[in-house]
Amino acid sequence: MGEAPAFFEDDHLENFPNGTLFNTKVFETAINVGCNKIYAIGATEKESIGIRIFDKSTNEWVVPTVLGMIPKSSDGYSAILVDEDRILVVKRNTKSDDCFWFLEINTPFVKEQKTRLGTEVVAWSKAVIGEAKIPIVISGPSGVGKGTLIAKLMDEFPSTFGFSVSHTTRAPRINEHNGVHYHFTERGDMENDIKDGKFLEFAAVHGNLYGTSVEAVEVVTDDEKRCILDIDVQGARSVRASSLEAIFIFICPPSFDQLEKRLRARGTETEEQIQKRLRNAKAEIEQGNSPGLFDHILVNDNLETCYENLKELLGLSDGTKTNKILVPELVRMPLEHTVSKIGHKILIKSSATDEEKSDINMFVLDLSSIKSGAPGRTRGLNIYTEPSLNGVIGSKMGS
Ligand SMILES: Nc1ncnc2c1ncn2[C@@H]1O[C@H](COP(=O)(O)OP(=O)(O)OP(=O)(O)O)[C@@H](O)[C@H]1O
Ligand SMILES: Nc1nc2c(ncn2[C@@H]2O[C@H](COP(=O)(O)O)[C@@H](O)[C@H]2O)c(=O)[nH]1
Repeated sequence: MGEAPAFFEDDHLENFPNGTLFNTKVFETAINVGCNKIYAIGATEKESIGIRIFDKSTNEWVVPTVLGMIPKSSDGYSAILVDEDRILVVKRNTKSDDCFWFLEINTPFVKEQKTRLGTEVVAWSKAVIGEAKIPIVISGPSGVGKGTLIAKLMDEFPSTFGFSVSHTTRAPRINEHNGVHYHFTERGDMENDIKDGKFLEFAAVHGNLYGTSVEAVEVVTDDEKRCILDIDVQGARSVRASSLEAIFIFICPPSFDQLEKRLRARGTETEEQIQKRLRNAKAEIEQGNSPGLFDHILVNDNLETCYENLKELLGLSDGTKTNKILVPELVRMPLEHTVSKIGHKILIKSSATDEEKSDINMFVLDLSSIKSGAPGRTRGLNIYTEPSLNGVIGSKMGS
């Protein structure tokens, strides 16, 4: 026998204390997390959704630091605890491209930010319906040919891949354009943005600051493309530790001499800079070959061979040049609904009156293949209707 879903109504808030900040008319839904916390969700603050946390151990309301793009307010919200790390928030009367949001309360990213900021932290992550395209992190010492390989990939598969444009404090080279190769920036500005949590990772590399902003990855994934990050080994390590799921590839030179020749032949650095990059290359090659960090190591000896190997491991060798784009069907979540959870499935059932009912009164969200994108996006959510479940909850399915 399957477990019968217990639909909850938003008026379960009545059980919670009515502090000055807490008002059941303002905060529409609240979720108990563990023994000590209640997350109240739904106050409209500057046209976006507000959050308060009630700490049962101190009997106090806490205003958390809220990271990520905050969802715009809607006609109402319902919410359900998905696991100990996140709450799914459903915006009422909103289309499916904007109505499902995860409030991350205890993900590794949020935990890290709590430690860093010393405050309660939550992070919003928009749930994106459809296939999750896992980003690719490419690392390797300066001059090994990362940029050359990425350029070939982007040339051959322009609709499949998008480049994550990093920020850097180094000066542009001839032929480098702001916003295309890098966002060239002042150190002070970049440091402020890092403090504000705008960067997925950053590192001091060869005497300059480099970093991948959350937005740089979002821009690519929102364009339905697979994101490629060209970052150093320290950056790869940070991404590994972040909530961004990715494939990590290390590009190795055939020899140190070859690496030096390539760097010199490129002619973009001064002798002093070349020496610095070569010194750093030794440590990078060592770390790149150490177990656990990279999923694949490719030696870039002959460029064409290395490129073919790269395509092979990305599953692109069969000659397929088009990228399947899943276009999510836009459906509107009913204004009145209840939410419940069975395993990886979230059931959203319309509780509208007979006259208001549309053709579909039951939606199923399948969370089994969700993948964290950049902080700010959770991909791989599937939505469908499932008539067989109607019997279980005893509702009528529209014809
Ligand atoms: N397999 C190869 N054989 C010979 N030369 C190569 C090969 N791959 C790349 N190169 C050349 O080596 C030089 C460095 O390549 P590239 O700029 O792509 O390196 P990179 O790893 O992106 O460096 P950086 O990290 O400094 O940006 C370029 O002039 C490029 O044309
Ligand atoms: N950690 C990061 N490293 C980055 C980023 N963007 C580039 N890089 C790495 O810096 C070096 C030098 O690059 P160059 O363009 O000055 O030659 C190279 O190893 C890149 O991979 C980033 O956003 N984060």
